[in-house]
Amino acid sequence: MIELKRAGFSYGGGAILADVDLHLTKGSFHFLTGPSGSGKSTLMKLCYQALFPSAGTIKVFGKDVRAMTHDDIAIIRRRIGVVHQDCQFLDHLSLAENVLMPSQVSGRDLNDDLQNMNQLLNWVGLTKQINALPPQLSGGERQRAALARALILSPDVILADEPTGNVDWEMGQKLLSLLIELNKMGKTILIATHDMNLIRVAKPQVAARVLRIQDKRIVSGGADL
Ligand SMILES: Nc1ncnc2c1ncn2[C@@H]1O[C@H](COP(=O)(O)OP(=O)(O)OP(=O)(O)O)[C@@H](O)[C@H]1O
Repeated sequence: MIELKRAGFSYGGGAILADVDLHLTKGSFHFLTGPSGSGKSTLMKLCYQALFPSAGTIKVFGKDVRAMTHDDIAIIRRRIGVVHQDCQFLDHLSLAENVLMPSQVSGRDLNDDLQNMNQLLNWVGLTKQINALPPQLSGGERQRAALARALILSPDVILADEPTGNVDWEMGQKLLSLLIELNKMGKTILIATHDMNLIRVAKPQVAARVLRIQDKRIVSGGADL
């Protein structure tokens, strides 16, 4: 689904990532770890074309990102659901409107996605908060809402950047269960996290590979993981 070969990236100064090889095959489940500032979010952004590689190649659904037109990128973004580290809601819009935003941006008929939105909010346990504004939601509710929004277009791949970063252990477990359930439905999942306990809990439940960014490159997780 997403393949990086010897990919490198720099924001203009020194390299943040170099010679990164990563292959997210269909239905796979990966955790991405590494110290703060090691480049996890940057790597995620390369996977959904918010950034483009400075070196090497990245193919998404078989197409080289450098050969993509704006239309190609728009189509690809519909197939990749992103749970951003800071959720990125529009605070003046209701939860329902925020969850429907990807649908609106991609020019779909909102009526087609209303039922989907209701089902997703039910699935993440936020039906009662449907008319709430994002600042009225708790940290855990916001993270679950961000997951619902990432799923509104029924993507094939879900990229979640610290999806349990601002929630307590119990809510982290709930979010993890939702992501495992999605993987069992065939979705390809990549989760960036600092939380080694989350990975330890996930490992018996799902065939997850643990990757770590170290010295700008991807290496496999530690032997204890
Ligand atoms: N827009 C930007 N412009 C310049 N440098 C940036 C930009 N975004 C990130 N960086 C730098 O790139 C490096 C990697 O950042 P990134 O956010 O990818 O790390 P991370 O592993 O996700 O960190 P964290 O775990 O703290 O979220 C950091 O040194 C950061 O300061």
